[in-house]
Amino acid sequence: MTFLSRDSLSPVITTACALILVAVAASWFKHSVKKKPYAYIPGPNPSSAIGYLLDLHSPDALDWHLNIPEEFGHVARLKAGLIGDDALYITDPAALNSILIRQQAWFPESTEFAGLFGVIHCGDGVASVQGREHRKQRKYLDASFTPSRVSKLTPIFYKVTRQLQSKLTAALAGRPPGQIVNIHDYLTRTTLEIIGTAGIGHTFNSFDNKSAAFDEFHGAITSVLPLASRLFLVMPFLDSWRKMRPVWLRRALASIAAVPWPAARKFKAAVEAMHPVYVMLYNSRKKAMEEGGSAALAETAAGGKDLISTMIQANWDANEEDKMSDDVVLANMGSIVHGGQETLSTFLARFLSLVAADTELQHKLRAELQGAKDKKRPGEDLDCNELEKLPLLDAVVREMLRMYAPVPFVWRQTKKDVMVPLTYPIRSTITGEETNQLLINEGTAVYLGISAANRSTAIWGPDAAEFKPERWLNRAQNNSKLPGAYSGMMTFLSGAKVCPGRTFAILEIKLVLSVLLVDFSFEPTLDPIHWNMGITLEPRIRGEGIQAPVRVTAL
Ligand code: HEM
Repeated sequence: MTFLSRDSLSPVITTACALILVAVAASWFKHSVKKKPYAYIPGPNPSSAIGYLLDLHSPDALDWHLNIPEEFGHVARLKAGLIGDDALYITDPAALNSILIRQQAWFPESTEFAGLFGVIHCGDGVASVQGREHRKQRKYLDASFTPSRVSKLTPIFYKVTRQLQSKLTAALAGRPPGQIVNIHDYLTRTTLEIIGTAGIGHTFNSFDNKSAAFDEFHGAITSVLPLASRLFLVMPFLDSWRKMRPVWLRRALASIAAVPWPAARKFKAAVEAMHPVYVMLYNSRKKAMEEGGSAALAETAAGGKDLISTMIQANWDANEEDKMSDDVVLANMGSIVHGGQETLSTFLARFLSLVAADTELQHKLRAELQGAKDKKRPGEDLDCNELEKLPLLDAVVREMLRMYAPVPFVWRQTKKDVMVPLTYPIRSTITGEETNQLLINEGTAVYLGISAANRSTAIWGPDAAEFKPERWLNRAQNNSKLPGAYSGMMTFLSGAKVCPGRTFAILEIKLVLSVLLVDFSFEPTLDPIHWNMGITLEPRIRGEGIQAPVRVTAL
C-alpha cells in the first residue's frame, strides 16, 4: 500500500482547493451572467450577500414589507444574493386578482410552504395540495364553515369565554386596580380551547394551570411556526423530504439533521406532540360512526356540532371516489386547529393592547356593547346577528384587520410563464418607460404582500397608515380595488385558497371582545410590545420572550 508523504500531500490539497475555487467561481459567473428578467423592475437592495431572503424573513421585517409599495411600487424586484434567483413582491390589485383568482392554477403555494405544512400536519391537507385535490378537500371544509353552521357554535364560544372571564377575575381578586397581566397567555388559552371544542370537539382544559395535556399541546402549537421561520434555509427541501421513501431513510435523515440544530429538534418534538392528539380523536369518531352510524356523533363532545365531526360525517356519507383518506382528514384537523389558534390569539392581544392605549375608543366600545346588552333579558347573551350589527365594534374590527393582518404575506411559485395585468404601471429603471403588464417567468418565487397591500397609500388614500375605524362607517368610501374576500382587504386572501375560517374568526373576535370590554378595563404598561415577524406575527417584550402585558381592572 502506498501512502502520501507530507510533500506529496500539499500539491494534492492545493489542486483540490483550486478545483473547488474554480467550481464556486464558475457557479457565481453562471449566476451573474444568467438572464435577469426582472432587472428593469425597481426593488430594495439586499442587506447581505444572501440576498433578499434575510430581509424578508427577519423578525424586524414588518416595516421593510410595508415600505415596499411606497418606495418601489406595487411590483418590486427582490434581488437574489450570490446564489438563487430574483423574486417578485406583489401588491398590485390587478396582478393579485390574476394570481389569486383568474390564473390561480399557475400560482400554487410555494414548495416551501406546502412542504412545511405537510410536515407540520403529517400529511397532504388543504395547505399542501393544489388543483383538483385541493378543490375536493375544500368542498368538505367549506361545507363545515357555512355561516349557519358557525352560528350554531356561538354557545360553545360563550362557554369558553366565560371560563376566561372567571380565570381573569380570580387572578385580579383582592388586588389593587391596574394589575399587569400577560393578556397573550390568557388569549392563547382561550383561542386554543375554542378551536379545540368548536373545531375538533376536544377540551384541552386550557384554563387549568395543572393540565399537562394543555401544556404539551399549547407549547407545541405556539412554538411550531416561530421555530419553522428559523428553518427557512431547509424549507426548499421539506416537500421532497416528506415524500421520500423508504420511510426509515426519511426518519434517519430527520434525526441526523435534528442533532446539531436545536430549532430543528424542538420543531420535530412539537410536531410529534400534536399529531397523536388528532389520531386519538379521529379514531374515537370513526369508532363511534362504525358502531352507531352518523347519529352516534351527536353523543360526542360538542354534540357532534364541531367542525371536524361535520367533516367526518360528510366524508362518511360521500361516494367512495370522493372520500378523503384517513391521513388527509387528520392533516385537515391540523390545518383547522392551526389556522384558528395563533392568528386569533395574536390578533386579540393586539386589539386589547391598542384599546388599552386609547381610553376614548375603549369607552365608546364599552358603551355600545353595554347598550346592546341592556336590551336583553338578564343573563341572556348577544347572539351572532346582534354582535354582527354593532356598528362601532364592526368598524374597529375591520380597521384592525386591515392595519394588523395576522398573516403578513403569502408565498407562491409560478408554474409556467404567465402575463398578468397591472393597475399601477411599472416604470423601467433602465429605459424609464412604463408598462402596464408583467411577464412572470416559470419558477419565479412570488411574494404577495398582505400587510403591505392593506396599507398602500395608493390604494387606501394618504391616511392609509392611520388607524381610522370611521373609514368603515361609510362603506361607500372603501372601493379599495383589491380582490380581498373580506371588505376589499387582503387579510383573509381570496380565490381558491381564501381562508375558510373567516366567519368563524370574526364571530370569535367580536364575541370574546363583547365579554372582555364590558367586564374589564384595560390600560397600557410602560413596556413597548414588539411585533415580531414570522409566518404569523407574535408579541414580544425585549429580553422577556413572547408576551403582551396590559394593566387590567375588573369593572
Ligand atoms: C384573523 C384570523 C385569521 C386570518 C387573518 C387568517 C388568514 C388566512 C390566510 C391569509 C390564509 C391563506 C394562506 C395561504 O394561502 O398561504 C388562510 C388559510 C387558512 N385558514 Fe385562516 N385565517 C384566520 C383564521 C382562521 C380560522 C379561525 C380558521 C379555522 C377555524 C382558519 C383556517 C384556515 C385554513 C384551514 C386555511 C388553509 C386553506 C387552504 O389552504 O385552502 N383560519 N387563513
